[in-house]
Amino acid sequence: MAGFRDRDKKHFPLTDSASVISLFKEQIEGPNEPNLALLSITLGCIENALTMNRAIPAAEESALLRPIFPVVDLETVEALYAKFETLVRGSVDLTHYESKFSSRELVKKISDVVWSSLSRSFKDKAHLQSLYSFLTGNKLDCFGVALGVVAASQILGCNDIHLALSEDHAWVVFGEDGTDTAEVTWHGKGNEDKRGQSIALSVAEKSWLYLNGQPVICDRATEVAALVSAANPSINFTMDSIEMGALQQELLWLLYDKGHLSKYPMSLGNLGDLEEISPTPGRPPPLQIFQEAITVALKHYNNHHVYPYTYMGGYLYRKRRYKEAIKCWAEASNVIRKFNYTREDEEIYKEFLDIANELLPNIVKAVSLNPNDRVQLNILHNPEVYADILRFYDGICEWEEGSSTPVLHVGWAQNLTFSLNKFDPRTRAKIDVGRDEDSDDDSDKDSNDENDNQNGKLSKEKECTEKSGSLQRKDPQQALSVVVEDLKKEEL
Ligand SMILES: CC1(C)CN=C(N2CCN(c3ncnc4sc(CCF)cc34)CC2)S1
Repeated sequence: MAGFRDRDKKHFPLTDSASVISLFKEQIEGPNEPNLALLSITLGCIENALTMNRAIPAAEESALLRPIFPVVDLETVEALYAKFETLVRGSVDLTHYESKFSSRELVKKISDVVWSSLSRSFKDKAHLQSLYSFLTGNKLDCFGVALGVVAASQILGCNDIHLALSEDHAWVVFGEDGTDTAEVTWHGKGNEDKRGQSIALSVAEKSWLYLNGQPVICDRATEVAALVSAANPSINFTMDSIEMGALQQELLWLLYDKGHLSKYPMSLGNLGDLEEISPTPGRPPPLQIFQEAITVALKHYNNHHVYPYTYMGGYLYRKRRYKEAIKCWAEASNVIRKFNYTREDEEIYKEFLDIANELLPNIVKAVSLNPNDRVQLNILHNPEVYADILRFYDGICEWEEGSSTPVLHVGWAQNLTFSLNKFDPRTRAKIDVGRDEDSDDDSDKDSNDENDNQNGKLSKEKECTEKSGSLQRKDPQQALSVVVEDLKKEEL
């Protein structure tokens, strides 16, 4: 049973990041499990002090020099913790729930306790992810509600209730073998919440939102990693709190060293981004951290996560390493093609739209603008890059195949032709996409052809051929098997 113990109290008042690190370190090292409510309140309190109302009036020069790490008093945190504990214990009468393991009814009841305390104001602002926000403003974002439910469960001693995370949603697992699932929060805009329902129904849609049954299932330490990862150092659209970013970075390294990020690709991506902003001496470079996230996704999630590739692709793009960035985006597309697009997948749709309609055209423009740059120019003469762009689009075509909602529209086609036409015709002639007639492609979308044809999906080859001209699949294992002929000879 979590509780605010004396061993927790000795760290207060927290006066600098070192004292926060030592609180988290002791909580994670045990012997008791980390107290999620205590840590979420504490980190939320610091984030609030470092990011809210920080616009420094020009007149107050001294404001720039003022030490701003907030002092976090024991009284403040204790009062908020007591408020949360009173709310949770006062609302849930455990005598109504006799079973050793939690029931769906209990999970729904705990979700209702958090849900009914929320104010109606809009919920997609920043800094609404912690119990500090919940207890001082009755506001939580989608993730924050899920974390609040798990923190409340811990206070009630329901140690079988854990957080489950996809790339854009959160829910809980519970029960004897931890495989029962329940929605506990809402998702997106204008969608009725499905709180209390099991996830199985949604997974069946093969939507990216539920990662086709490959979410991150948390234990208490991974739940700490989630609340740390969800911290938001931004002050406004253009400024971040350096102190908050540094604290988040140190906490993520603490969790990393203890192995609590080892199955959580997005937290590794967050760490890689923080290392790009402010490299920690002696720590691996961002690219190695992003690669580790990809390796985790391959090893533990059957390569069903998209973000590890777009974290790395975004980094390489910012470093103007365009050829490698495009390779990452082709790999991201190789993941999304395994899903069917549904209306709740908007976030990843926007991600691919940005790559196709902003980033790729920017690259193509940039490299054709300064032809003297030998390194960049050869992109437009490099059949592998051209093939990766084709793979990128082919994966999006396959994503759309069999989906209830269309993905592509004419804007995509305009950008596609803009990007492809910039490539030298001889380069385009150098790739072989397996045009032989007898290739018989069977679906590799984790379903067999009968299903595809049943739900109106033509054989992949036919539909893709229709959609993208002469692209035919040669090898069922790949959306697009591209054999680069001359490139190999040139490189020899
Ligand atoms: C490559 C990117 C566009 C950069 N940032 C990205 N994200 C920022 C951090 N994100 C996250 N980071 C850690 N944990 C989680 S759990 C979750 C689903 C809602 F609960 C999101 C998310 C979401 C993804 S993906």
